[in-house]
Amino acid sequence: MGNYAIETVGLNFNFGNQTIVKDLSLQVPNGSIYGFLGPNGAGKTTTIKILLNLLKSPSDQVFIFGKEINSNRIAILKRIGALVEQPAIYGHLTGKENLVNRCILLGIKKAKADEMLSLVGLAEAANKKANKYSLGMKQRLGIAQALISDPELLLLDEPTNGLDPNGIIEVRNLMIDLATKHQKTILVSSHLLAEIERTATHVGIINKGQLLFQGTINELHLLSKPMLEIEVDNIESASTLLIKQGYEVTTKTEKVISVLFVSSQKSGELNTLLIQNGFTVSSLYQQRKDLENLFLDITNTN
Ligand SMILES: Nc1ncnc2c1ncn2[C@@H]1O[C@H](COP(=O)(O)OP(=O)(O)OP(=O)(O)O)[C@@H](O)[C@H]1O
Repeated sequence: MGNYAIETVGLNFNFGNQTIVKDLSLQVPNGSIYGFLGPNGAGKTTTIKILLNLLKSPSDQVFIFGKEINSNRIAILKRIGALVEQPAIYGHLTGKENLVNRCILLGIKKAKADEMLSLVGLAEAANKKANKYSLGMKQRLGIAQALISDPELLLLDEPTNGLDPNGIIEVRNLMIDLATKHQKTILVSSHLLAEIERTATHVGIINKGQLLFQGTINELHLLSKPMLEIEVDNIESASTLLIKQGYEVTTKTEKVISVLFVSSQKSGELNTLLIQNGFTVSSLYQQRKDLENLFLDITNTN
């Protein structure tokens, strides 16, 4: 378990007689940005609360930093920062005052407040009242609060929810900085694959409390089979010719025929075949199913 900041082993969790998390085995590598993806109601927040021991897991199913959570609660929680739902910010205090309060509460030296404001890019807004902050700034202040005790692991539940495009970019860049320059491990939940795709190194996809995919972003990409898209005149007869020659035509629109991509050489041969038979090929390109569609496939078919 040494390589994982978080490991759950067949985790199960019920609210009453409703199963919310089922046989969930997460493996979050140290130093990764782990995108925890799933549609609304999939069980992401519940899982994050379990990882924070806010909801109690059965023993020997949740390990953080290699240690069982229920029997090492305090020692583990000292090393985790979290932002779950709304950040707890006092609007009538400045950003800096909010952080200084947190320092006093945790017995950390107050200088840490300035350090964290710079880290999340709020140094210039340090003395502005938090209720004058944009949503993105509030979210970054929330992340600064979570970071103040210098945790190794950050759990962020939908941190870009409700943010405008600028706010999303701010939070996204901050996560990348924290992982690459400050060696934090980050688990970030989202229901939007496009959001996760831009930051995460690893992905876990859940639906109805069950893990449907877990791996690196590249492994997720590999799941989507590459296609060869051919723009050609006279689609119907071109398609008939290709099928006759043994090509697997998967879809056909008014302008484009899609066949499974095999190799560059095969694509060249296909091009020659069409041209020799009098067709005009205006374009030939390799395309992967985009991840958004793949995500929908994965979550719909299960
Ligand atoms: N305290 C609770 N008591 C009973 N059921 C709950 C409770 N909290 C959550 N649930 C149920 O657990 C399921 C998973 O909810 P959860 O909030 O973990 O999902 P989520 O993936 O975070 O979704 P969202 O993005 O909508 O927050 C939902 O069906 C929800 O209604």
